[in-house]
Amino acid sequence: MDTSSSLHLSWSGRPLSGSAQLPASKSESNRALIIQALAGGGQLHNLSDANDTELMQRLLAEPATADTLNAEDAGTVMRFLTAYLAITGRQVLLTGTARMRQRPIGVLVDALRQLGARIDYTEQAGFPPLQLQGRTPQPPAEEPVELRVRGDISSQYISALMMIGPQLPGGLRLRLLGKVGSRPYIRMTQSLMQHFGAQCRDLGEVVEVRPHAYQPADYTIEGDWSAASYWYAMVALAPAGSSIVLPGLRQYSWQGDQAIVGIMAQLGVVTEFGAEGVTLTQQAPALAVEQDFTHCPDLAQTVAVVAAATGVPLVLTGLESLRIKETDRIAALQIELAKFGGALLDEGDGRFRVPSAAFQVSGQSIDTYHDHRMAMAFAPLALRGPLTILAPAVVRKSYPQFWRELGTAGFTVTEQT
Ligand SMILES: O=C(O)C1=C[C@@H](OP(=O)(O)O)[C@@H](O)[C@H](O)C1
Ligand SMILES: C=C(OP(=O)(O)O)C(=O)O
Repeated sequence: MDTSSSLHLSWSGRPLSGSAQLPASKSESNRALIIQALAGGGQLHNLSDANDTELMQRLLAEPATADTLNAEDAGTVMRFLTAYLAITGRQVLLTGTARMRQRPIGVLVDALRQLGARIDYTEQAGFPPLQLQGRTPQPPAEEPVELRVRGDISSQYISALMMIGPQLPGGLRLRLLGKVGSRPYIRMTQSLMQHFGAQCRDLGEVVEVRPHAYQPADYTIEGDWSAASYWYAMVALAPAGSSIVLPGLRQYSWQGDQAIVGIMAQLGVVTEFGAEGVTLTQQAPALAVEQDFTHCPDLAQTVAVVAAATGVPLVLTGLESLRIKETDRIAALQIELAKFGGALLDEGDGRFRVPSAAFQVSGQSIDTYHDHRMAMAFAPLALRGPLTILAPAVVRKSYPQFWRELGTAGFTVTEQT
């Protein structure tokens, strides 16, 4: 699909039913690929077909002589590869899209420099591109190096450092400073590292990694809970009597975005776990909802759109990291919600509010801002009226089959060039 095209979406008015295929988790996939490369083997099953994951695979397979690697718009690829390339002593320029060159990476580079890596900024200090100078970190062997790392910008720096910890002669101790966001992603890193034989403890303010080598292991990636959130939104917005089955999700997940189960229970969706995955059905929503997104930032757009469309007043906190993701997601939400009569109001002190307001879906065009989650969070509104999504190919970052799955579920999906 051409990035310049648009998609017209509409719905017949009957209840939603059947099942939908999810991609595999890109967060699990991209960690497993880095760890597999460091472990020197093991089989990974059900890897994501997301561009972020295919990109990670391609870049890891590049010959050591490659002089430039392009992480495109993939945060995990940029951050995890920076640490991986530093520990493996590669001399290479690591770059990304224009937006990636605005997403900060100074916290990670400072930490790697303290370990002895030589990394230079080629444009703006603190941001990609990075020139890695091929000097392997060589901290003293006797004891773990202790690094102080801010946790309030991105947890991806912490995950990146954790994953190279077993390769350091004395291991690594990370002292996390400030408010630590996206904590479940740190725990996911720990769980995957342990699965591959590493010794790693998350003690809250401190994360310890022992210098104990990874062992090759097999791992089957779970379905992606962030991607599941869009199907939750569809069930919340669909006509009465709707349901959907999502195979490939586990009841005991390593993904923090499983928080969507509890959040959507308040916005009218019941989750039932079975052997094959989950079944989503409808129930009456709560009168008002308050939700902290500090640890599940990728769910904020989905939930804001559902609240606006269903008229359930929503208070959102913990949105700090949204401004430095694929786009400024707060600004993008404000502009797009306004097209329907909705709003995301900044109340100060980190509180935002989606008020209950008249909300009408009647042929609006949604700008997607190079952000897959803008496209997927607004698409479910097509259940309430016709809608056009601009530059729909953005979904390839995490859920390339999203539009095909909407078609299978019964949406009329018409490409316009
Ligand atoms: O580690 C990961 O796989 C991710 C961590 C989160 O980022 P932050 O830690 O920057 O919030 C999340 O938003 C991103 O989609 C994936
Ligand atoms: C923020 C995201 O990804 P990343 O930071 O890995 O680019 C996302 O997928 O919503």
